[in-house]
Amino acid sequence: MPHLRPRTPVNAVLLRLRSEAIASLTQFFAGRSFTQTHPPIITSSDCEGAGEVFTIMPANDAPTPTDQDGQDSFFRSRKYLTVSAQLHLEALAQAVGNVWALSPVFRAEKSDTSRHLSEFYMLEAEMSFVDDLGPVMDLAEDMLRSLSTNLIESATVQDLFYRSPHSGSHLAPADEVRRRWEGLMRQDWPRITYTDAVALLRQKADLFTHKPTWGAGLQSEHEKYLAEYVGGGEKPVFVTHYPRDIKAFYMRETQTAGSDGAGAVVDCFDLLVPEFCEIAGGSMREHRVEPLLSAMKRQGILKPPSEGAADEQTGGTLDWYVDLRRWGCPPHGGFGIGFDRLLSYLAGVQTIRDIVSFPRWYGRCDC
Ligand SMILES: NC(=O)C[C@H](N)C(=O)O
Repeated sequence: MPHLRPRTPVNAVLLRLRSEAIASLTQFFAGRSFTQTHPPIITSSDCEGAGEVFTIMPANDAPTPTDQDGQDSFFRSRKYLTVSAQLHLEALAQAVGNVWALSPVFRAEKSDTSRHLSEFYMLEAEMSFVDDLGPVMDLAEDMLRSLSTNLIESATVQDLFYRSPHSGSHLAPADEVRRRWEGLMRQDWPRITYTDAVALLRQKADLFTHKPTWGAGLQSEHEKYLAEYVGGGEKPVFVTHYPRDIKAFYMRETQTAGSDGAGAVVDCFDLLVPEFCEIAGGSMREHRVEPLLSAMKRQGILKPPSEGAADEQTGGTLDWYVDLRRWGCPPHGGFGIGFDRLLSYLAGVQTIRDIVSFPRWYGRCDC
């Protein structure tokens, strides 16, 4: 009964937590002169690579069998609900410098888990004129430290700690929730490369159902171990420089000798928190035209130019994104953090559906 659920005391606390977190984050970014922006919800590309997309169309526009590309439709080609504001934030960062946004994103993943929603809020920041990943990770770390430090003594968070042991509220125990807040307040979060992480995991291969293998994504059992071992179960851990071939096309390839082959990695990070695993991800973005087009071709986002076509390769539906690089584009990078996932972690709710007033997930969109 999502329409009545907000009236229960625990849900009222969760609504206040959300509101205070937004106020604190707004203050944080304003203090660093980041411009808050409103990226679009309707997008022209499904190529971000972050998950499955929803297509949109007017209710009385039934698709016709002949209109494969949606050319007869409202926007004259197929359009989608955004899966991430990143690409548009990059465009804005090239206009006004550092930017951020807290906006809804939509993913049509058919997962019925405690961690997935079809509609959620994502907080994304993009920094202009940064050459490497360090400052981007520093920003994510400072932001979360500032949020937890600002709010921990607030009446709302104290209320949350007070309610945790009085179960029936389905919250994690208060000392566990308090540990999470204090973990984010700690200084100097460890940073480990993916390659070193896999080497570490391989030494403990017996502990895992999935064998840790270089070139494959980290399973949640691996991430849990890293948060526990590298972060001491308290501090969040940055895992950096994942293999190029399992990451999105826009990530900049790391400049290391011989990085053009199978061992290539990209300048990216995932942020893992104890128990919960991945909570944020970010990267340096490829800011040069040719390497970007090569990555898009490699990942099958661009088809090779057809015979007789003009020589110059364009970026297809993402040509506008490639074009940003043609008109002057400084090195830049940024990150995204699932805002509802972050609040779930800080509130100690059992499932992400409990942190959202009107949750939508595969098979459910009640009111
Ligand atoms: N802004 C970001 O870096 C987030 C990234 N685009 C994602 O969807 O995970």
